[in-house]
Amino acid sequence: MSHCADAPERAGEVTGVQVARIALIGNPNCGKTALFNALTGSRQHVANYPGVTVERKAGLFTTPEGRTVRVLDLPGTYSLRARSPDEVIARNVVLGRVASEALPEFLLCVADATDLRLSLRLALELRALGTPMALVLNMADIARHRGIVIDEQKLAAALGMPVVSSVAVRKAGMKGLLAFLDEKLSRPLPEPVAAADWQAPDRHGLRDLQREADRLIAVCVTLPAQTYSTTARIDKVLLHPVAGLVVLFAILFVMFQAVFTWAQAPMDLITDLFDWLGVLAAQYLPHGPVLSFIRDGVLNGVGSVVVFLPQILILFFFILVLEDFGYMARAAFLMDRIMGGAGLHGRAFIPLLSSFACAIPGIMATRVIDGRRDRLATILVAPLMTCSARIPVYTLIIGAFIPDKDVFWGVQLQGLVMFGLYALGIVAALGVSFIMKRLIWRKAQHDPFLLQLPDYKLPSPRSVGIGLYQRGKAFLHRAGTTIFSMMIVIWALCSLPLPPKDTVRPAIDYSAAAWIGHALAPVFAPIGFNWQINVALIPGMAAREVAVAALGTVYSISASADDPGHLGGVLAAHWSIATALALLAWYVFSPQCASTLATIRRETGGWRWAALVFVYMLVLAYGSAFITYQAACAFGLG
Ligand SMILES: Nc1nc2c(ncn2[C@@H]2O[C@H](COP(=O)(O)OP(=O)(O)OP(=O)(O)O)[C@@H](O)[C@H]2O)c(=O)[nH]1
Ligand SMILES: [Mg+2]
Repeated sequence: MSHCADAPERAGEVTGVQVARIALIGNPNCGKTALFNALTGSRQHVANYPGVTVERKAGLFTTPEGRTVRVLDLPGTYSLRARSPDEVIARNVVLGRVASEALPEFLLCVADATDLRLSLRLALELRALGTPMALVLNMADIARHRGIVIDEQKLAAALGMPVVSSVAVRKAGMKGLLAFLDEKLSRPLPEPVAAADWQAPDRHGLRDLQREADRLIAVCVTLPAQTYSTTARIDKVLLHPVAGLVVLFAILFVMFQAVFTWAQAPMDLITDLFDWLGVLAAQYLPHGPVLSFIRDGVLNGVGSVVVFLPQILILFFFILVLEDFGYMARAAFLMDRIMGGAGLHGRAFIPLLSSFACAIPGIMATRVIDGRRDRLATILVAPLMTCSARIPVYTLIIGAFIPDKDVFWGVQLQGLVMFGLYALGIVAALGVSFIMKRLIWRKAQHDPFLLQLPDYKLPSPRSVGIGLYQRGKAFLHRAGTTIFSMMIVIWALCSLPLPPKDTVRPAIDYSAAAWIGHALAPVFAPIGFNWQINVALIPGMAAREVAVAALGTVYSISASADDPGHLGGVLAAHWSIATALALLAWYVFSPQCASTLATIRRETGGWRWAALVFVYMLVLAYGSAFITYQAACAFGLG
């Protein structure tokens, strides 16, 4: 089987080859994306909780017998009676209601073999559409392990469609499915006809379908005598109202300690690498603007961001393992009461959790929330979650200003401060949503929070590996594109116009950057920012971590002979603690990410909510930096 990820969006673009169009549809968390990845070789995000995929993804693959297939991965849904925006996407695709997407010729209805009730009901709903389809019993490995026996032939006869089993997370588990597809595609599929008069089943219709599904299960499935209870045993502890919360906070705490302690050695290695490249550049390039551009602009700017790669990978290692284990849905359950008190829906937890990576996937993940108000409330606070772009800013300042010492029992102060900054973001999100709810949606009612808790699974090293690879790639990609191009601008602003020949002052004092930084001084002086920080804030609008790169370049160009070599050391020598703390407070809240605002605009259908987010975050950022700076000065830290 050969494959191709990120395939062209439309089948017609594969010229001269007959392409079959199939779609994967099924309940949330049954392994559709894992199957999609196995077929196409893509690396889409897979995790053990419902609602991971919220948009359709297309991929191409070639079957063992050489047929080209275009496959769609769809968001999970329990029924075609779609409620939330992600379910609407899945429904519209199979009904042929998406303008840019041809109707699939064949549907693979993916089911979790360990829990067929709702899957079979969906299969019965889909069958009524008339599109040729098959039922895939995925997670066959777990079903076998638990002693669940499904009579596939009987089920196929009763359903009137082929039934195949698969283990999507193992290549070998895909053989049967691929052979089936080859056999199916050996004859041309009839051109599908959209069910124009399709009507969503009402509650009674669904109940009848459920009754039929339950009947099929009674006839075709043999369940083991005693129920499998590892999940229940673990949940006794992890879902306990007190013990569960203690475990949750302990996990988060260990995570942030690890971010600092484990990352040190690889970070030193990356710093050494960039230093070495700088020395190399100085050896081979003549002194002048080219060397300054390479060393001060590119190596110092980009290098000061790339060095945070190990910390980002460590943080996501924890998150990905917990996700794949099945813990995150439990965390959502534990947090539901706290979040409900603040006016957030329980379903907001996973989108907010995704926002720790980046607010953009987080905001997109709110598509799993069906009420528009609940969804908007989550979108409004998602940018307050500490995204990975803040990590470079936080760790740079913490590393430079917070002493590296143990507070008690091996708990390290720097990790504690980092934990505090994350907690501050969360508390702020709860507070903002609490206030918004009082101001904007006074009468809003919550639907009850229903989330199917998945069974625990051993995390798959492949899924975790894919997740880490994607995160690392995205981070380095930004360093190589956004940050790199911003660095060219910053370097030019810091180097031009050229200083007069006989000056004794640093060249940067004559530059456009200094002029801009000084012009902004009246605005930012009350919060303790110097002109160098003011300069860094502007390109930081593109992406937060650019600010770190910009500081790297500004201070590298203005470096005097007695400055310590690394950015952290330079900052410690030039800033007061009050300034450093104010900048941390600023970054917890600042709306400095143009792409997040653009995503909010897209997902809410207008600039209104994006503007609200920008304004409230700016007010919070300025206000908290002001209070922090003034308070720190009052304590003599200015
Ligand atoms: N043991 C086992 N685990 C599987 C199998 N298929 C998927 N998984 C795991 O099941 C979980 C859910 O997989 P996903 O592919 O994200 O499920 P999905 O159907 O795309 O979920 P949504 O996008 O939320 O609808 C992940 O933890 C996978 O690693 C399988 O055949 N066997
Ligand atoms: Mg998925």
